[in-house]
Amino acid sequence: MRREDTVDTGGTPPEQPLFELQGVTVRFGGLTALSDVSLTAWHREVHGVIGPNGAGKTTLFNVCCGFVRPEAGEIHVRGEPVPHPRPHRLASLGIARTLQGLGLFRGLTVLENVMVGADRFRRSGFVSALLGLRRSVSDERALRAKSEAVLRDLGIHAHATALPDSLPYPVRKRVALARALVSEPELLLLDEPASGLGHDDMGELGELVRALSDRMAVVLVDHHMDLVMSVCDRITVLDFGRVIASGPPDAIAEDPAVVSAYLGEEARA
Ligand SMILES: Nc1ncnc2c1ncn2[C@@H]1O[C@H](COP(=O)(O)OP(=O)(O)OP(=O)(O)O)[C@@H](O)[C@H]1O
Repeated sequence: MRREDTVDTGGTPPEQPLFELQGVTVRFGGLTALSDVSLTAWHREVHGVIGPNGAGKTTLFNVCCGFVRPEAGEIHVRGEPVPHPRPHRLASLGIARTLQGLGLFRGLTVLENVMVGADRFRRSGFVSALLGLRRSVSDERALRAKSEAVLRDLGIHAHATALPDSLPYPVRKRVALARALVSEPELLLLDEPASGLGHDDMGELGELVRALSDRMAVVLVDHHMDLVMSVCDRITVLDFGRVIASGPPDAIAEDPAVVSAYLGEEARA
């Protein structure tokens, strides 16, 4: 949904972005990977981040997830400053992410992998789980039911008892997405969601992301222009660590700085 026709914001006032990076700068030694980069993610919006190789996309994603700590800049979630988001605290901020590497546990079934993502709903502690106390058992049942529902939503419930390595890559990608969605995030961060997918799977992914944006904000970093252009409401374009354009897909496609950055990339290639 585009900003101008936002009506139902699900509780977050429309004046306030769900997630905001302001003036973020990241340096690796002498190399400036991000320079004064800002980005906002609004409820029910798909925001794409694109840019030529080495532009800083992964670094930006890693700042959002708390894997990389910026040297300067601010991060706000629902208007509140979050000076140092930590990867393991994302769920409690209402943020979930999928990574390029998927990060599935090979020794756990699909369902168990997804249940790991639902852990924030667990009310009982480690000791009661160890002793098999009643609260822990009911927690387990609820997490299982929630995880099964997400697998059903994503059309992969038939694989619930399979080990990830036995499944085709596109299904494994869905498992990773299910694990992120089961925490019921308000903001979903997707790193290269289309990588390794064929044309049909990519089309389905696009439809899925659009559908998800009915109930959350999505920030996606991806190389695939077709996907980004067709799915995103707004796009931020990075080049050499700087934002060179930000706006709706139509404007981005015609932006001279963007065209020249990508032409430059072809020339470099
Ligand atoms: N941990 C690191 N240490 C040193 N330099 C790094 C590190 N991570 C990234 N860089 C450098 O920062 C710049 C931005 O890298 P980044 O991976 O964020 O770009 P990208 O847009 O994701 O590139 P690609 O599309 O090729 O994945 C690059 O010059 C890269 O070499």
